[in-house]
Amino acid sequence: MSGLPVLIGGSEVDELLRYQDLVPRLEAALGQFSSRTGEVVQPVRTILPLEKYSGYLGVMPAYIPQDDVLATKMVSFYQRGEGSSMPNHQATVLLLDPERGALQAVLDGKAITDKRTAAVSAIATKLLKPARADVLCLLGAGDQALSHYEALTQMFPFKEVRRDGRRAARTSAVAPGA
Ligand SMILES: NC(=O)C1=CN([C@@H]2O[C@H](COP(=O)(O)OP(=O)(O)OC[C@H]3O[C@@H](n4cnc5c(N)ncnc54)[C@H](OP(=O)(O)O)[C@@H]3O)[C@@H](O)[C@H]2O)C=CC1
Ligand SMILES: O=C(O)C1=NCCCC1
Repeated sequence: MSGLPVLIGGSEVDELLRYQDLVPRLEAALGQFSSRTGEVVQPVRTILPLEKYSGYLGVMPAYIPQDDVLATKMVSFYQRGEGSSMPNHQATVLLLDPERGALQAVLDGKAITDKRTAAVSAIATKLLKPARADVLCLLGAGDQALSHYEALTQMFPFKEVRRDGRRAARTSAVAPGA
């Protein structure tokens, strides 16, 4: 390996990953994934159950030969009790040199997970939303609710946003009245 891998922390990833860049790139990647010509090599994610802790570890490798990009995400997710201060989801993305297999970068994967998931929903919404649908409803008020709120309101001019979720009453994860 030549040199140490680059480390990119959560706030830097969050700053760099903008929906206006992410959405078109993801749309292209989804098209590559769905093509019949094997443009994306992505086995079904491996899930390791952590029964003792009501959790899972997911490992999600993928390779895009055309772009010569090799990466894997590792994500842990847990069923936490109400009021728990332990995190529900944590993720790390490893970027490797596909020719040598050397590790090139380690990225905090939490913002990637939040924004990737919301961006895919936004793409699906773009393709499926009836023109007259102008009220956004968010179920839950956690991290995904916030990232979906951001992605969807950036892409569509909703007249109204409704939300539910136990946390909605207690925090301002999504701005009150938003
Ligand atoms: N497909 C994908 O790629 C991804 C899927 N996910 C999934 O999305 C979901 C949300 O994730 P995330 O936002 O990060 O999680 P959070 O823990 O941040 O938020 C979960 C939300 O659900 C609410 N909730 C949980 N249990 C109940 C209940 N019994 N009744 C009412 N509300 C409840 C919580 O309320 P409260 O705050 O009051 O506890 C909270 O508002 C999860 O199922 C997660 O696994 C997440 C990331 C990626
Ligand atoms: O794909 C992911 O990333 C996740 N999927 C299910 C739950 C946690 C994260």
